[in-house]
Amino acid sequence: MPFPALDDLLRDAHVVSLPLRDRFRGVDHREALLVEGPRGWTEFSPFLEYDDAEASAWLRATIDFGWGPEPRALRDRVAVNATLPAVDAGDVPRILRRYPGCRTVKVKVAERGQSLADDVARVRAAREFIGDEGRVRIDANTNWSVDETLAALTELAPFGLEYVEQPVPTVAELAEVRRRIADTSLGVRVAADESVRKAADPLAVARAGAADLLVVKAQPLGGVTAALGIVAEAGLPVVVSSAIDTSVGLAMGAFLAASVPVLEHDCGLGTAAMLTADVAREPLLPRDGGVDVRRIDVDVDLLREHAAENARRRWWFERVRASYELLAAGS
Ligand SMILES: O=C(O)CCC(=O)C1=CC=C[C@@H](O)[C@@H]1C(=O)O
Ligand SMILES: [Mg+2]
Repeated sequence: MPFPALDDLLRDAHVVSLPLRDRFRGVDHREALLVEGPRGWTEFSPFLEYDDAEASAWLRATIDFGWGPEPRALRDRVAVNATLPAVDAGDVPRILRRYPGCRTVKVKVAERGQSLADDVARVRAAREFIGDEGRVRIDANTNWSVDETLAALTELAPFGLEYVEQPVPTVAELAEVRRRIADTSLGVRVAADESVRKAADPLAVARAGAADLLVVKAQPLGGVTAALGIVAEAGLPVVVSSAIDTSVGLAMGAFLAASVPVLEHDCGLGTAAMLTADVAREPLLPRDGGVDVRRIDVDVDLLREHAAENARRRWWFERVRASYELLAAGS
């Protein structure tokens, strides 16, 4: 992959701060650095709390999408799921109406400070909205123990779950959850997310037989090319998702979804609907249940309108330098 000079990355880079419509994963706005490479606009937006080593994988993705080879797309449109934050059940229809035509809903559960009753009410409201033919998946973001997972699934499985995403923190606990589910009639599959994207070895969870599916995300896994390598080696069904990116990062995810040989699960690429603003006059919003596979025509006026404060711009530039040095050192 061509490796641009650091100056090429930073010379015309923009940093934006985009408010979210509803608080999600503990944040109410999303910062991202955007830069135009020879292949088009690309994004660098590791979550703020990630260290430089983790962020360097995201920078590899940034460079791959802006400077690297165009992956061979097998499809020009991909189906996406609706993404439901940990909101009150009464708010569910308002939020799901932002995802016209989507037949799958991913429901955030196990939010700190909430109860299983809150999750049951939210999943019930999602199922009522999406209908019996729809698919409902839940994501606990590692917040349950093995016992809490089995207790929660006992209450939630009757609504019909496509899978439970990362209920517990470790690979060993995921394997134990799968074993315990197999001893019951719950019939819920287990998807690994954090055990893939935050692991030193993204394939360890697959090798351990600790998941039925893998969630793969372009930026955290080092880009489309690297993620396709993980998909090829995993030997498991995959779900392509994202990281609350701007439309540019979502487009990176759409190119990944377009290149995955077998795509049987709707993609977590509809989250432009969670943003109150974006960086393109034609953002990658979900329409008719999906998004197009296309490069994003970034509008420089929008970049200026939503520019982050100078102190934040400096913080992101420093983060790029630190991540770049780790990549250049071959780490
Ligand atoms: O998969 C989706 O529906 C959208 C992306 C999404 O849910 C997430 C993005 C980034 C971090 C988390 O908050 C969450 C996830 O864990 O999958
Ligand atoms: Mg997840």
